[in-house]
Amino acid sequence: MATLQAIKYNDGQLEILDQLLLPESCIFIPICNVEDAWAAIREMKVRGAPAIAIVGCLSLAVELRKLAAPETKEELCRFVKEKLDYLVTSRPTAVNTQLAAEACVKLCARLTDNTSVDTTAAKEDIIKHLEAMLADDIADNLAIGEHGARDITKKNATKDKLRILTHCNTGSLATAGYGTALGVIRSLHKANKLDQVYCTETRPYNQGSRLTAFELVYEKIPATLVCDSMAAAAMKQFKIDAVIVGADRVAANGDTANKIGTYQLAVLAKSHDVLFYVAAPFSSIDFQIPNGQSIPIEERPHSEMTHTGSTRTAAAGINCWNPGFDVTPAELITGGIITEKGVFKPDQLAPHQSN
Ligand SMILES: CSC[C@H]1O[C@H](OP(=O)(O)O)[C@H](O)[C@@H]1O
Repeated sequence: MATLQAIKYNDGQLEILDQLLLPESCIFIPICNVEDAWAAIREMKVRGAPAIAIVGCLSLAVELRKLAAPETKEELCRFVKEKLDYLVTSRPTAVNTQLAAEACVKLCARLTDNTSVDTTAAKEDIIKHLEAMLADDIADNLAIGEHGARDITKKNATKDKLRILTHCNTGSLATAGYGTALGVIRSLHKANKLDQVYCTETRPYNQGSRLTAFELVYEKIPATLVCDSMAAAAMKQFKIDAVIVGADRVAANGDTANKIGTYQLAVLAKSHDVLFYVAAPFSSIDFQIPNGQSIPIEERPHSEMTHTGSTRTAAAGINCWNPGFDVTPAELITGGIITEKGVFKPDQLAPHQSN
């Protein structure tokens, strides 16, 4: 069965599935430029670290396709860098957009230095580079799924089928297709090694109840929705074999920023002797920061906590704290960090980074 598609890109036309309307309505909206992308990402019409980077880069490709080639490559590269710097501000915790922007700026520098490439050819090369994000993510996700399923199966060799708990949404609605943590779950299901997925609601945006549950029901993967507050009881009651979550930014030492509530799941997993995995493309690892203390944590609007849609559900006037993410220390990531390059201990990432 085909997985759901959050991003549609055909010949310079970009559309995204408006995730604020799920699960009731499946409505695609056009993204015509970088400003549209910034707003859609900020409002979380599209979310998920890889999907954010892909939509941001594709929105720039859409603009460049319509842009008359500037007089010089310097002007072109200034335009590209300004747009990428703006995109990075839409959601500061996820590193994928920042790293994609840095790679594109490096390409611009190479093209500028290459005297045999004129401005028009340089613009075409940059568009191709930005559009490649989609295919790269799809390939990475499939490898993450396979590596993760193999490792979890090996570490639970006595079990016929496995019970997995996951948090937030890390599937087709957070990536270009197969998913990261949910991709591992898809691979376990395909290998007939999955007994049940327990997905947490993931307050306050409810990525779990609105998005992950939607994907799992759509693909008929056996799943049970639990409230965030039920996680400890679920680990005890259902004898969960592993917790698998995604990542928005992994620091060089393996500390991982992910959706708020991840840290407490890692603490609970430790106390219940349950393996805890992070699944993410290697591009989510930020070797420029030494540990999790340096990861910027995005604060989200209080209305996401006090309202459900337009209906107020919390007392007017109450103060709120609404961090979008928390940081799980590397020592609690006991299963390992699952990437397209393999599964690594959190403190074993550096030797595998690309040159
Ligand atoms: C495929 S990783 C997705 C990652 O992004 C989510 O955050 P948000 O829904 O706010 O974009 C969550 O942290 C997931 O693990």
